[in-house]
Amino acid sequence: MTVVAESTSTARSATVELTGVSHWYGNVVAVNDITLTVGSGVTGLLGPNGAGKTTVLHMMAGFLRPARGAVHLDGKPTWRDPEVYRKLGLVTERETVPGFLTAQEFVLSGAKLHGLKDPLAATARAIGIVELEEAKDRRISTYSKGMRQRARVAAALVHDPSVLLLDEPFNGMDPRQRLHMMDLLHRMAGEGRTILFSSHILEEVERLSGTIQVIVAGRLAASGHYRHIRKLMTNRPSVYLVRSSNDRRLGAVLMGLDAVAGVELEPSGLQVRTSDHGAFTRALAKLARAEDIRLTAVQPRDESLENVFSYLVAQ
Ligand SMILES: Nc1ncnc2c1ncn2[C@@H]1O[C@H](COP(=O)(O)OP(=O)(O)OP(=O)(O)O)[C@@H](O)[C@H]1O
Repeated sequence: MTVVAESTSTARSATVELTGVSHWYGNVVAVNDITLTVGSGVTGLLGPNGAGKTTVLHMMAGFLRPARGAVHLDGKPTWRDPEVYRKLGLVTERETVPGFLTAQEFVLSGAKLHGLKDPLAATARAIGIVELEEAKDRRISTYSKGMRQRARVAAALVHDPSVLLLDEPFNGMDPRQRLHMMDLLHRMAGEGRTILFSSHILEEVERLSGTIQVIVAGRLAASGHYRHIRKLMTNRPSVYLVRSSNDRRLGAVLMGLDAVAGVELEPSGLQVRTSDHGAFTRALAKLARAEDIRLTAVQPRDESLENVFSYLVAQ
């Protein structure tokens, strides 16, 4: 079946473009003046909960009209354009799969809704891509989380779209299911499709995509290759709690390091502020050895994702 899938695929690369896009719900500004372009390959849309990722994806899919600005797919506005719907598939965040249907029935109903010429062949192709052939005649209620998610991807792919948008596709998956889904997204990108998926977990995005768009509080906070984003995040000022066999002595020598912006001696240990976390952690171990001080704990104090993201926004 996979062979059929490959030979009949007509997907080509497509570009989705947001220009000065804003959206609000009542008084809540969900998306604030975002301009970005997503092309073929896998792109990660990264941001903490409530950042506006879902709103962006829904505007891209043409389900939501931007209050300001414009969303274009290959130069055409996406809002309420059936032509656009034919080129684009969306896998929503909420799992709305009817458990009483089989994957075959579920995907076939999508093929019929799209008015495809040969819905059965399109269904076989989509089920082949997500590798659900063996389970396709079983009710979806008997599937694992990962299988249900793949059935949803198959339904979003049934019309062979050039663009696939996925909202938090890895949520609730175990590591094996994640790997399977990552492999699937890579394969689809390899066919030239434009794949955009949202996530609030940096590692997820890092493993899957070269390009990352970071959204924080409705704004585009950073954009580019994941190495660039990672560097921005790791080079940010951060605070560590350090415990050792001689905190007072260690504090005094740490003050002499260029990478250290401040040291405070607290009952729980040393609180060290650093402007370069890589240089600091490397120097710390060396210094402790040289001074014959035993390190018992080195803990980042501000590693929450929200802190990392807020730092990016302030840049
Ligand atoms: N229908 C709605 N009515 C009112 N406010 C909304 C609505 N949908 C989203 N919001 C608000 O808009 C902001 C952005 O929400 P959105 O769902 O786009 O973010 P998100 O990054 O996808 O977050 P999550 O991962 O938690 O879904 C949030 O503050 C959210 O509370």
